[in-house]
Order: sequence, then structure tokens, then C-alpha cells
Amino acid sequence: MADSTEVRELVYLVTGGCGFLGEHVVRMLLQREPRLLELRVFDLHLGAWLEELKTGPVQVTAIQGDVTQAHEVAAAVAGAHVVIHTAGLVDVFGRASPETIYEVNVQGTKNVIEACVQTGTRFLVYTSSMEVVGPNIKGHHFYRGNEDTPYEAVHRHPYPCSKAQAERLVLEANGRKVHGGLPLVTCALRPTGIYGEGHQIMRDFYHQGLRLGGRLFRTIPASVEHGRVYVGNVAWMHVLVARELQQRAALMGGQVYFCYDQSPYKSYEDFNMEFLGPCGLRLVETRPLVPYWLLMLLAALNALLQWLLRPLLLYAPLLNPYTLAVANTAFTVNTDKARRHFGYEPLFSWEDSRTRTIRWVQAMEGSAR
Ligand SMILES: NC(=O)C1=CN([C@@H]2O[C@H](COP(=O)(O)OP(=O)(O)OC[C@H]3O[C@@H](n4cnc5c(N)ncnc54)[C@H](O)[C@@H]3O)[C@@H](O)[C@H]2O)C=CC1
Ligand SMILES: C[C@H](CCCC(C)(C)O)[C@H]1CC[C@H]2[C@@H]3[C@H](O)CC4=CC(=O)CC[C@]4(C)[C@H]3CC[C@]12C
Repeated sequence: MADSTEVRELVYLVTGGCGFLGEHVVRMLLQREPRLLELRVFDLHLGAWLEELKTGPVQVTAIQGDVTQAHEVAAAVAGAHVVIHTAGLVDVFGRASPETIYEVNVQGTKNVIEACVQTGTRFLVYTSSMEVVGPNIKGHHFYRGNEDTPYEAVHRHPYPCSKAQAERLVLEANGRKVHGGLPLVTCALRPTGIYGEGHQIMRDFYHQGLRLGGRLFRTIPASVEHGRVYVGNVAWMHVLVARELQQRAALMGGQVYFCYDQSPYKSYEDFNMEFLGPCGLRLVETRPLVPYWLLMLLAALNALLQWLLRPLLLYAPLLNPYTLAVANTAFTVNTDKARRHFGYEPLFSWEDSRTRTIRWVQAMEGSAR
């Protein structure tokens, strides 16, 4: 909501601005950051929807680029006041190699930090993940914890390892002198499982349900709570944190914040049914259809098949030992740190978030309704 009394003077860069979360951040900035003069959207793959944004009062600059290429990042960052770094390789299914995941998530983040230092950009917001904390490889539950809750964050999978390493780099860079001599101010946001318009896995579950005659089969006990947060609220947190970081550098610099809202605590599958149910799907059984030991066996078999078939084709099903462990381990947050530090309140109520997500599912091609 542009306030006519504010002067448009700020240049923001959003890396990964054409991804699921990135698009919401871009649209939210245009709606809710009245001081924005130019918005640079940097992504490996640019979306056609960017064109429609170019007619407004803010200059929207689309930059096709790769975060692993330091010179491309530096060129995009030069002259920006704030960088929101959401670009990342989100892969827990074995589609990409561990090397590629590290290259994008860790080297890409190093490139963003170095670009800020070299070009004199002072404010950097990093999209981290709940995965930097847990669930850990021991399957310890994290039950409604906050940023200070003790937890053994031990990982083996490349995705959480790379996000944890990148987050550490961002936090350690807080206070480094950028070109011109002023200190860099950084912080990291840790969303739990994001949902909402554009969520690919929700889309996949919906289509799977349609193929199975309107049914989905429970795999995880309903008692295993999984943290979820609406994409619009995650985007709003990014906008707010980026704004307030400029005013409250001493308090917020080097800090981490979980992303949260009023979404209910439920199992991954029961939560998805909040949207898929009203779209004509039902979750069969009150208890998992397949015993857990058999699921573990199937997950291990999938991992073996992935490895055997790799020279011939990419076999990357949803079920693997890692996704099973994440889905089957409680991980929920209960915190007010973002409210205390920068006045965050969710912009979308649970009812709004649910309605918006249901409308999006219903609008999908092949809708059951
Ligand atoms: N989806 C989720 O539930 C969660 C996501 N996150 C984090 O949020 C961020 C965004 O995730 P999503 O929007 O879900 O993923 P996404 O895959 O939809 O978006 C990532 C974007 O980054 C871009 N990108 C990938 N590699 C790039 C490269 N080398 N150079 C430039 N751009 C590149 C992609 O083209 C894509 O547009 C990621 O950093 C992810 O780790 C954190 C917690 C939960
Ligand atoms: C794919 C999983 C659901 C199917 C499980 C099965 C096959 C046993 O029925 C998803 C369950 C939990 C998801 C992850 C979680 O929300 C945390 C995440 C945070 C991120 O930063 C990236 C995405 C993800 C790892 C997310 C990925 C899908 C699940 C494993």
C-alpha cells in the first residue's frame, strides 16, 4: 500500500524471485513497500508474469542469472540497498546431485555475501529453513519449540546441510565492513513447510488423489505434528524484516527468526486435507494403511532403485528414507520473536490462508469439482 507521503528511493534485489516463495515476496514488496523505487528480480528462469508488473510506479527489472556465477550476482547487487536471497535448490528427492545442491545453496550464498561486501550493499535477508534445525537424523521430536529451544541439529542429507552452512555464512557476515566502510547487517528467516498458491507438492498430491479416484491414503499417524506456514505470511515477514533491519540493525543483525502464523498444528497429510478435502478428495483410514516398517522398506527400496537406475533415468519418487523421516517426526514452532523484534503480525488469518489456497486448488486444471 503506497503511502503518498513516502519518497521512493530504495532499490531491492530478490534472488529466486520467480520461485514459489520468491513470486509472493516480489508481489508483496510491490504492494507493501512504499519506499521502493526499483525492484530487481533475479532468477535462473524468469516468469512471463513479470511483464504485467512493469506498468506500475516501481521499476521492475528482470535479471536472468545464476547465483553460482559470482560476476552475475555482483552485477545484479551493485547499487541495491537491500538483498532478499531466496534462491535455492529445494531438493529432498534426489533429483540433483549433492554437489549441485551445495553449489547453488552454499556457493550461491557466498557469492551474494561477497557481492554485498564488494558493492556496498548493507542489508541482507536470507531465506533459511526449519530444516537447518530439524528434524535431525535421530528423529528427535521438536514440539512447539522456539529459536532458543535446545535441539541436537545433526544432519546428513545435502539439503539441510547446505541450508545450515549457508545460514551460518550469512550470520557470520553480520558486521563485516562493506565497500564504503559501513557494516553489513544480515538476518535469516526459517520457514517451516510453506503452503499456498503455487505449492508444487500440494499440486502433486492433488493430482495423485484425482488419479486414485478422489482418495489419498494415510501414511503417517495423525498425531505427528508438522509445522506449516502460509506463503503470504512468509512473504510479509520478508518485507517487514527487510524494512525493519534498516531501523533496528543492533537488535536484528545476526538473528534468526522462525516463520509462523496461525496455521493449525496437524500432521502433514491432515493439514493438506484442509485444502484438498473441500476440493473433493478424502483421506482414507484413520490410521496409516501400511505399517511403518513396510514404509521404511519401501523407502529404502526407492533409494536403491534411484541409485541403480541413475545411469538410465531419473527415478525420484516422493517416498525416500529422508522424506519419510521428516514427515514422521514432529516439528512445530511456537514463538513470538518476530513480533517482539520487528512487530510482525500475520497479514493473513488462518481462514484467509485456507480460503486462498482452496481457491487456487479449485482453479487447477482437472479439478474434481
Ligand atoms: N518450500 C518450502 O516449504 C520451504 C522453502 N524454503 C526456502 O525458501 C526458498 C524458496 O523456496 P521455494 O520457493 O519453495 O523453491 P522454488 O524452487 O520454487 O524457488 C527457488 C527459486 O530459485 C531459483 N534458483 C534455483 N537455482 C538458482 C540459481 N543457481 N541461480 C538463480 N536462481 C536459482 C529457481 O529458479 C526458483 O525460481 C529456498 O531457499 C528454500 O530453501 C525454506 C523453508 C520451506
Ligand atoms: C514429501 C513429504 C510428504 C510425503 C511423505 C510420504 C511419502 C511419507 O507420504 C513432505 C513431508 C514434509 C515435507 C518437508 C517439510 O515441510 C520441510 C521442508 C522444508 C524446506 O525447507 C524444503 C521442503 C521441505 C524439506 C519439505 C519437503 C517435502 C516433505 C518432505
